[in-house]
Amino acid sequence: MPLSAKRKFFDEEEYTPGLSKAKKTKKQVKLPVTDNLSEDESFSGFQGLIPKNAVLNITRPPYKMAPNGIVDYSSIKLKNHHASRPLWINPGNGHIILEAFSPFAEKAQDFLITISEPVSRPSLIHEYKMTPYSLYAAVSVGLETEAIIDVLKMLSKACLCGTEIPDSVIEMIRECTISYGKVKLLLKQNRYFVESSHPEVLQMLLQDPAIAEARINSDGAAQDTFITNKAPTDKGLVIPGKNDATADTDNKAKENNTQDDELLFNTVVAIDKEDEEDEDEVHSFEIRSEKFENVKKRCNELNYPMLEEYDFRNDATLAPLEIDLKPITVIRPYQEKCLSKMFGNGRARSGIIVLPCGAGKTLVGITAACTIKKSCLVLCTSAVSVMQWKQQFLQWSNIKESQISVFTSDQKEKVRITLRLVPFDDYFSSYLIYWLTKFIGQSGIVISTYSMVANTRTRSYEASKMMDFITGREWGFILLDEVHVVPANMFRRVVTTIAAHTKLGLTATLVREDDKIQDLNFLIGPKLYEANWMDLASKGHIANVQCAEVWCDMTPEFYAEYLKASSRKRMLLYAMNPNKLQACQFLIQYHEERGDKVIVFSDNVYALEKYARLLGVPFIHGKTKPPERMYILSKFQHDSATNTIFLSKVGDTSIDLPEATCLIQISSHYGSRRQEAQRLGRILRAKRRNDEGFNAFFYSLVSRDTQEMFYSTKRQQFLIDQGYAFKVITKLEGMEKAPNLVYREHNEQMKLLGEVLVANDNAADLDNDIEANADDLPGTVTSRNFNSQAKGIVRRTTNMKSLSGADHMAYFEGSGGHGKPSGSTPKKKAPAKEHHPLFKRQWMKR
Ligand SMILES: Nc1ncnc2c1ncn2[C@@H]1O[C@H](COP(=O)(O)OP(=O)(O)OP(=O)(O)O)[C@@H](O)[C@H]1O
Repeated sequence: MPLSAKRKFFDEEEYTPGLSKAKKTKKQVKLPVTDNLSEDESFSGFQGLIPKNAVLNITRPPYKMAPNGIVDYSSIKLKNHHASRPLWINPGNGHIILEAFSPFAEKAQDFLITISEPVSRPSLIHEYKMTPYSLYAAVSVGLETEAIIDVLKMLSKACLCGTEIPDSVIEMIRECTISYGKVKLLLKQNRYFVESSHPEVLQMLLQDPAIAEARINSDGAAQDTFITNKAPTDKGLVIPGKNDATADTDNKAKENNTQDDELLFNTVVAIDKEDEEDEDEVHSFEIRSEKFENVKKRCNELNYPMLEEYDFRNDATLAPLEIDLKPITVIRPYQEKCLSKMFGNGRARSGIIVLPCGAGKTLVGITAACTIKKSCLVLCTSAVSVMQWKQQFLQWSNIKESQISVFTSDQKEKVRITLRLVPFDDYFSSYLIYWLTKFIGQSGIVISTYSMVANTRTRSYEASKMMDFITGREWGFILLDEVHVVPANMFRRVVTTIAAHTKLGLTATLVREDDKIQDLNFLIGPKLYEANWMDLASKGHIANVQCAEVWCDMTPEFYAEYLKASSRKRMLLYAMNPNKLQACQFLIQYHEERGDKVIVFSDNVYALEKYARLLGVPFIHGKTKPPERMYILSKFQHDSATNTIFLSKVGDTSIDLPEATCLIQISSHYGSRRQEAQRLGRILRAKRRNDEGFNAFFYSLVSRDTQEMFYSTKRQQFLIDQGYAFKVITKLEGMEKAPNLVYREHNEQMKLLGEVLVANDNAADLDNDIEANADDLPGTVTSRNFNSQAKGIVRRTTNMKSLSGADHMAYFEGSGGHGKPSGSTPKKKAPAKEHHPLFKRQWMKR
């Protein structure tokens, strides 16, 4: 096939009108109904859809509404220099719309990501929304209420009702920031202090008997006398791995900004610097260390949640850890940005960092450990990740292997086998295993899994000794990998049983199909930084990806059986659709010819084995033994004859294959947005990403007119919100003429259908033989709750309640009836018990 012809199908795919996903990439902006507007008023200019029953909170809206719900914003007055001001705030739902093409967009984005959650970030227009959580995060990194309002005012292009931002938005900012971030729990030289730059807040807190009782007042000072110190700064703090040259490269994108532009922008957001200089004193009082949990709880109840900071530079009580980045290790500008948010005032803040898959979260964690230089505990979701973390610590830092201890069941077994120790236990061998697994010396690193640490069921002798070792000491730093997947109760156990001075959560997708994501804010800390996927792709840190959904018609016989089958059998029928098999084979051939390395993902093991054997390609699933896995992965990496492998969900995370440039998904785990993003992550790290014009390819093959299409749409939502556009391909150019495609003949298809129909119902099972199966959390869309989900999904109308953050986090898709059996009536959720009082209040407003 000539190259030009090969390219064709990607550029000239057929679209089915009204169904194309590509058209859905841009979210519709919904606005509230206005008062006093006649149905026939004309409209023009910027238009949005208005839900008819929405509530209006703005008294004199400057816009008109047409009967079809379209709004005319042409009467909004614009400010001077409005072209240079990149924001507009939707008065209806408080969402912030950013012109991503503005010369100041990058700076504005930095600010917006600090105060709000990204809702959708396609290439030209971004949408953000403020929530109590995002504002909590903003205050925690030092932004003050008035600074937030002032910067928004300055960046906003509109004069709305005489003000730049709607009153209701200002009110929400004030309400959510009035008490947040005002109080810190500071750990300094192993002593706990309650610290604030507002002495009146400390006085108010001391009115509470529990807090007053916890205070250490050794010199008998009056209750309103506090220890006053200079506000902390990052002076003298060195974050290793920084390289000015890389910062310069990153700044190339900004070279287009003329000096005039910069000047103008600085007059717009000059507030940043002034603010830093303002805060020069902090006040504190000491509390008894045994009472700090109590004080934290009381402050939470009083609506003054405490931010946790660790003054590691002045901590002489924890033994130092000799660790530094190797001189050749250079961190990237966005990695540096994450770390500067964490160490912004010279102390270590607890919180969460969100970076795309393959963007190097591991190195961010390692650099943080090298900055704090105290004992560190790393928790991961699987034993494979544990080994990768160890390998990465050794690769990037100068830590000695003897100072890293790996605590997994596999590891215990390895030691046992290496030393030829008898299984089931004699005391001596267990003790030996324990000694060999723990690190040597006063300080070190332990890497383990959440389940090893949080598991309270009976432990083996060496495991309980190891747990005593972990819980019996203080850790300077705890690193929580893939924070979003771990159930809140498991976290709570980890956080309450392990004494860690700083907690850092790492994730690519702060998204879950249930509503537990908010709990992380209080269990770990606020979100410190979230990178923009498209931005990193445009700078070559992750690959550019072309995403496509390929619609494969079901053959008439498969479809007839599909309509009659049980829901489990249906899954097998749409996975084994012969047309899908052919499309998969065709795409593999096409991409192998181009020189790509292809990963085919299938969660369904029956389909995985069948496809792979048919095409003569190696495969890995949960039951594949580690040596065989390693052999297959290594062949894929180094052997030019092995250009395709099939993986089940074991390959979703923790597999670092920079050779892979094309991904084909033939069967997936229902509607999991997280899984889709993590799979995409396998090709984002493509080695060839910096080759000119290079694109990686991500295909999702779906059987047309089946449930799979619903799941597929839901799965893509997170990536669409990150700016990825899924093209819909209904016909693969050249496929009819491609030679050697399987199941061309009708009798072959019928034979396959027979096999599928007689297959055991368990053949529809997904690969569950792995440690972390996070998507089986309540709320995930599965075949079990598909019907209730489908019914429960509503086009959400937005009203002023969402301003108060009564909505879920930015990525949450509201739908009733999560996890309810099919046909049940979706009920409104009760607030989770663990919510902070203010959040609970906001929640109740829904
Ligand atoms: N500063 C850097 N310099 C060079 N290579 C880097 C840097 N940061 C990360 N990498 C490389 O990028 C790749 C991806 O890193 P890593 O596995 O940490 O990503 P991740 O964000 O944890 O991805 P995932 O969420 O998919 O696990 C690795 O091969 C890593 O070595």
